[in-house]
Amino acid sequence: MNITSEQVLSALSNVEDPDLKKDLVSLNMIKDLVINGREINFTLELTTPACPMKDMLKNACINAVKHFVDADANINIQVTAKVTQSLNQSNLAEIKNIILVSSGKGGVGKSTVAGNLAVSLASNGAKVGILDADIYGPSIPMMFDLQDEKPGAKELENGKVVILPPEKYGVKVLSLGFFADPNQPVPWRGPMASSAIKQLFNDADWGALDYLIVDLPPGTGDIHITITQGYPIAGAVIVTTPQEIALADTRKGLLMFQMPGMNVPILGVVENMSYFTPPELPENKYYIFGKDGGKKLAETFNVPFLGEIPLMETITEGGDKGNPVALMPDSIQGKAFLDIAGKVAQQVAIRNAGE
Ligand SMILES: Nc1ncnc2c1ncn2[C@@H]1O[C@H](COP(=O)(O)OP(=O)(O)OP(=O)(O)O)[C@@H](O)[C@H]1O
Repeated sequence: MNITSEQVLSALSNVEDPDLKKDLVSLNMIKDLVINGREINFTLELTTPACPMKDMLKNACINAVKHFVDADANINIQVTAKVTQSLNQSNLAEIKNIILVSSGKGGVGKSTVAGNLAVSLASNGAKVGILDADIYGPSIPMMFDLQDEKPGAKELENGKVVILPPEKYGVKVLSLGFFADPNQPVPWRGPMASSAIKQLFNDADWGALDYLIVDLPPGTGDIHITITQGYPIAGAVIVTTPQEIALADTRKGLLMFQMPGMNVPILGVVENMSYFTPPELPENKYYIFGKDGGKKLAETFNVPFLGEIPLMETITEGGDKGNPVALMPDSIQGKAFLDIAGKVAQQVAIRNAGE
């Protein structure tokens, strides 16, 4: 008996995406179904290339077809992704999702998380940009080994001149740091900083991006207002360290995003420097700053906890030398960032499906 498309699709309609709470057929994730005798080929189109459930969903499809259609079928599934889009406005129509990385306090590792998040998403195949909006200490150029970079510009056919973001590790990078002398402090006044940031958003040739990661300055200030009120934000990732003093400021940051005028969805909390782990004894974890502070905070605010990042010398070195640890996916530290990137992409997809 010939296997039909209807049979295969009916079998696959038993597989549910646990995040989106609908079956893969209704979600239109099954594409290009071709059947040759007992060979079944199709594409599974996910909502993000960083989907942490990629393998689980692929296996569930195979099991469903074998169970409901033919136990001996030869099933080939190609997994691709089409990143879904949060609400958008026309001048940034090519940017699907703007993700803010924020912290209540300085020095907790916000830029480290932003940079590694960008690299992790890009290494999964997503189109990614990073905009360093930290007026107090733009550290993204150093993290990407682009300190000496001076972005070029080009004139479009309509006469508009656009900034060309340099690309490194698959990520398009722009920073206020590119436009200031690194040896001179820049006393940005509120309006000046806001207009500089708007230029980096509006007058840059970002091209088509799945995710634009924005590294915000610490705290709550003008830049936060400029960005959250001027652009459609998919959500914010909140970075904290486990100490009570950092958590107290993180609470304020969270509350700011939840204020009615802002109303930025919280994608979740990342706890950085959660524990010290010596590279030679990676199974030993020393919770020197206290344990589970970030997790408890996420519970209190009823937002996702996205994961812990250990305190490791290699992370400091990676930042200083322009070699983000996310480039080493098999290391403990690289894996920590890749897992978090998967969870962030997952939260964005869930929110986009709910809009
Ligand atoms: N998990 C970690 N392990 C070791 N070092 C880390 C870790 N996270 C961050 N660092 C280091 O701590 C320093 C501060 O990190 P980072 O610049 O990311 O913080 P920040 O919150 O963005 O700071 P700022 O408020 O100045 O923008 C950097 O030298 C960075 O390499």
